[in-house]
Amino acid sequence: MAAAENGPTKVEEGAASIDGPTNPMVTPLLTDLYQFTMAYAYWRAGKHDERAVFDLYFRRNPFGGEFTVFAGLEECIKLIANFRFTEDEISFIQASLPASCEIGFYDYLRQIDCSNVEIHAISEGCVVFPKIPLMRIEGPVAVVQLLETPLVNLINYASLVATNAARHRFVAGESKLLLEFGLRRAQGPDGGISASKYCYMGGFDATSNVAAGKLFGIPLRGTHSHAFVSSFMSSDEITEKSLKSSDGSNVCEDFVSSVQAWLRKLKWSRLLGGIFGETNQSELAAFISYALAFPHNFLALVDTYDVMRSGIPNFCAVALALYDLGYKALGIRLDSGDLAYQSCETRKFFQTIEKEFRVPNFGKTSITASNDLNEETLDALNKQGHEVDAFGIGTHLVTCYAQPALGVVFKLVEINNQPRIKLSEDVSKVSIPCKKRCYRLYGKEGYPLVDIMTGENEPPPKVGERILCRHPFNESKRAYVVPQRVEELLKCFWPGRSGKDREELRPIKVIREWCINQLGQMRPDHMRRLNPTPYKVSVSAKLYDFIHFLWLNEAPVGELQ
Ligand SMILES: Nc1ncnc2c1ncn2[C@@H]1O[C@H](COP(=O)(O)OP(=O)(O)OP(=O)(O)O)[C@@H](O)[C@H]1O
Ligand SMILES: O=P(O)(O)OC[C@H]1O[C@H](OP(=O)(O)OP(=O)(O)O)[C@H](O)[C@@H]1O
Ligand SMILES: O=C(O)c1cccnc1
Ligand SMILES: [Mg+2]
Repeated sequence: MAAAENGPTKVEEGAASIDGPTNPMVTPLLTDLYQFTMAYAYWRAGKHDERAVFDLYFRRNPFGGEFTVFAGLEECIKLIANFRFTEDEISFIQASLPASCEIGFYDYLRQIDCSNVEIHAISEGCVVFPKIPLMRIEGPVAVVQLLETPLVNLINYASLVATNAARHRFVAGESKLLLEFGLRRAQGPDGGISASKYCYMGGFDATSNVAAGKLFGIPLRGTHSHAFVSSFMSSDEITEKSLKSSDGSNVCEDFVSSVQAWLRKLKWSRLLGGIFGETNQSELAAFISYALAFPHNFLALVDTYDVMRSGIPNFCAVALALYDLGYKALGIRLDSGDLAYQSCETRKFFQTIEKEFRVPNFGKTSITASNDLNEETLDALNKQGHEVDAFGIGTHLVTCYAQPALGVVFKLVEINNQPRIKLSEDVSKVSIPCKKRCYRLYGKEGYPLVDIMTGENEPPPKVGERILCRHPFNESKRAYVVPQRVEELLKCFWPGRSGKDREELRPIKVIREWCINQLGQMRPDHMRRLNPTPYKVSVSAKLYDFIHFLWLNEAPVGELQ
């Protein structure tokens, strides 16, 4: 069956009912040319079916932090499950490779799929660390080679932006509502859709992106823009002025007058008198119109003209008129200026109204803030003290302004059961050979202590049994650990022909809850923003010895003359 030519498709065999990737551009052609030239050269050499094992991992946590959220796995499995070339795609590859390439290669491409590929991966939404394979991909070398670029692509941004979201959540605190507002600033439509999906996974509460709401069931939220406010000239524009009470028992025939009456009361009130004089009447008209359209969900963007002298009093007048009819206004949004100061002043204004006019809970009316927010500004607001309940965050969040890529890599670790290593002058770039198993070891206090990689056939670490955990490259760094809990990290998400059970892909809401829960269980010093403690990533003593044996074997001995 053709892969995702017209949006998501289903495979016929092996993976019944796995849809194609969300983005129909994710096809087997979404790869680098060199994957095809290598596939051809493997085929030409008769090597294409040699069994290869690749690890997909990253080398450094992003944003100067010491943790990463793994995301993008479901889209990878959707690609794998539907990985077949169409005739049209094969013709294009044929036209793109040199004419000297033998025709038999295209017959080979015609029949490949991922039924002989096996994928083990860490569960999506897991907190992960450098060097540990996020995915282990095993299969015919030519096929797995073709998968390198799309798999790295699907994991890179997804994990980066999910981590960015988790970091914003960490600074904002659990109690704040976090809204992703980034679609207009995202790197194209796919960037926008992916950002909404993975920011939700990383701990945001909702998105303004309607398509993402439909595709993934993410809660949708939004306010209104300055254009709506400035499009009104005066309340004369409001012709339909009546509003039914919330319980339908009576009708206010002139809601505009009711709002104006409240505005006068506010102006002459003992406690609020002097804060404002004449408010902007076109802004008031906009707020009244919005309230008439959404009496149950009234909120107002209050910074178009002047927050304290116009926006806030106008909002309050409308909210109080709504209150008389049994409605509760949702709140305001601030989108410029000093958000700490303005939110505090606004809160005082709301609380004064609650007291002076005996409106229960008016003091708690929600304050949303937006405008170029990022981790630093959230942190600064916390330090100054603020009264913001919800943050709308766009540009910095979705573009990952602070770090544009995660640096995920895909390295061959074994072929035909022979472990392979990639050496580098830079020790951090030396790959860890062998088909491996990975475990997370938990300590007495319930925190994860260390991740450890072992050879595939080594016995697993056991609860209560001491195990030596070694830094993979630094001889002097090692520690004994007596785990209180052992969790195997790599699970089978695509069994190929192995006959193993396939892990179910979990719904995004479940992944999100699990992710938030795990982030909350990390030892706080790994999570802090300033100088966080690195989480330990280690190898077993046996794997350590083997890495260094292979290293010495492969590295030529220099000769001094
Ligand atoms: N109390 C605060 N402490 C630190 N940073 C803040 C505080 N309040 C707002 N900011 C940030 O300061 C920056 C203000 O940006 P800028 O000067 O461009 O906006 P503005 O002039 O207030 O509004 P605009 O130009 O959009 O009308 C934003 O990034 C905002 O998030
Ligand atoms: O600031 P971000 O984190 O990207 O959040 C989204 C922004 O998008 C909207 O306005 P837009 O930036 O389009 O116009 P404005 O800055 O002139 O209000 C909104 O008012 C936010 O300011
Ligand atoms: O709903 C909002 O307030 C919103 C949506 C997108 C961008 N800025 C604001
Ligand atoms: Mg802006």
